[in-house]
Amino acid sequence: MASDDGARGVPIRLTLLTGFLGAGKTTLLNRLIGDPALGDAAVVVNEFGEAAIDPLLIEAVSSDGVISLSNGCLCCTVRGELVDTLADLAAGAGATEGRRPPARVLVETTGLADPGPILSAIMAHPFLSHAYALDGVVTVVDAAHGLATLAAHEESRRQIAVADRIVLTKADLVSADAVASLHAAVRRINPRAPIVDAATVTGAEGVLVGCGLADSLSRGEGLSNWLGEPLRSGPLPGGAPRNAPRDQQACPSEADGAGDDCSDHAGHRHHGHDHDHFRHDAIRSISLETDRPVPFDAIASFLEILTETAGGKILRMKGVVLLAENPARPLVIHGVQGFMHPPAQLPAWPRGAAAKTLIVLIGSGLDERYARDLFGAFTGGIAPDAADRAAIEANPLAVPGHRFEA
Ligand SMILES: Nc1nc2c(ncn2[C@@H]2O[C@H](COP(=O)(O)OP(=O)(O)OP(=O)(O)O)[C@@H](O)[C@H]2O)c(=O)[nH]1
Repeated sequence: MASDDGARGVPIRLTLLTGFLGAGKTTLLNRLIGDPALGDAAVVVNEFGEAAIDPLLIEAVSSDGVISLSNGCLCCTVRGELVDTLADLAAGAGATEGRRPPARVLVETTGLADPGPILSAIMAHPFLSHAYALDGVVTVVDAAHGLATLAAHEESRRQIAVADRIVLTKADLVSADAVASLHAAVRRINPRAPIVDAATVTGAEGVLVGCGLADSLSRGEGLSNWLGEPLRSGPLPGGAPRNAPRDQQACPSEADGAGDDCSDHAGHRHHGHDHDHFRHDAIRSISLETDRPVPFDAIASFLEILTETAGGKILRMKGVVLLAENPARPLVIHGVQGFMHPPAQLPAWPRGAAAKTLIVLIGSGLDERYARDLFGAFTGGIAPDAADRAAIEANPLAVPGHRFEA
């Protein structure tokens, strides 16, 4: 069964299913793929090894089958293949010639994938950014190995940081205390995403589908479920608690360079606790808010300068803006790394939502003071010792931490 939506120009919903090696991604997908909510979904599975095993394990096959991208990782070596595959699916061409586009595409990443470059490749693409709407990033976390994995692997922390939903697997294998410790560690990295116990999952809705803003609104959840609660700021240590056993603690900091794109996993010795290209800058969540209406060009300039100067450190950005020109209709912004999804306006403020600008940044090595000063400069909430908008536009050096490249 193919979708009429694609033919009508409705964006295809995209779910990115991620989680560390062996966390239980394929098991979850297999359990849920027969759900009617995934009835018109194409599944793209990426495996690192040459022999693609996972597609063989996914039993129920959708109308487009299970498309396998193997021999590389989506966030680096086979990113182009993913882009081509998504473009083919949206055009009803290529491997799926003659079909209409599916209503939904589910992409299962490798366990080592950094979701950021995958999402930004889609958002930066002139066709895909319109053809697809991100429903959500679903991150599977293994309760049996989660703490140790979090402590040792930056990929795992990034997968959790950008998640819209976290599904905890293998809780049946460990004590309730161990599950609670993992829960707390996950919360420190991502204070917003709902955490679902895989054992309680009975359907795809709210787990693999329905994580996006439109679904949140249609369920009457307002903005808070999409933006996430609690909306607090602060450093979110990327590893296990400080009093965790030594083998569960984060490594000492390495050289700065957060936001580096991943180029190839082959040179990384993940199992040797030596992961050269992922840095250990703390992942933190920063909430920027103001109830002053903000002119569109001010928010556009803020986002432009922020992404130009710190885009590589921003893993994810979501927000709503109280526009000076049209305060009754919130502007929704949504970005990954340096790329912003085309902004959209809601017809009205959802019931129960305060009419105010609220932007959540999730960053790795992101300077909170810099982000706040820049936001204040463009939205009128200027700190006494900070530059205002005119000063920054005249001279970006006026923003603390902003440096022009020679
Ligand atoms: N006990 C238990 N085992 C689970 C659970 N979820 C997954 N597993 C097992 O964990 C193993 C790995 O599961 P997969 O679904 O293949 O994990 P994956 O994340 O797809 O693995 P990769 O694709 O290799 O990264 C399998 O043996 C599963 O049966 C769970 O909730 N409880």
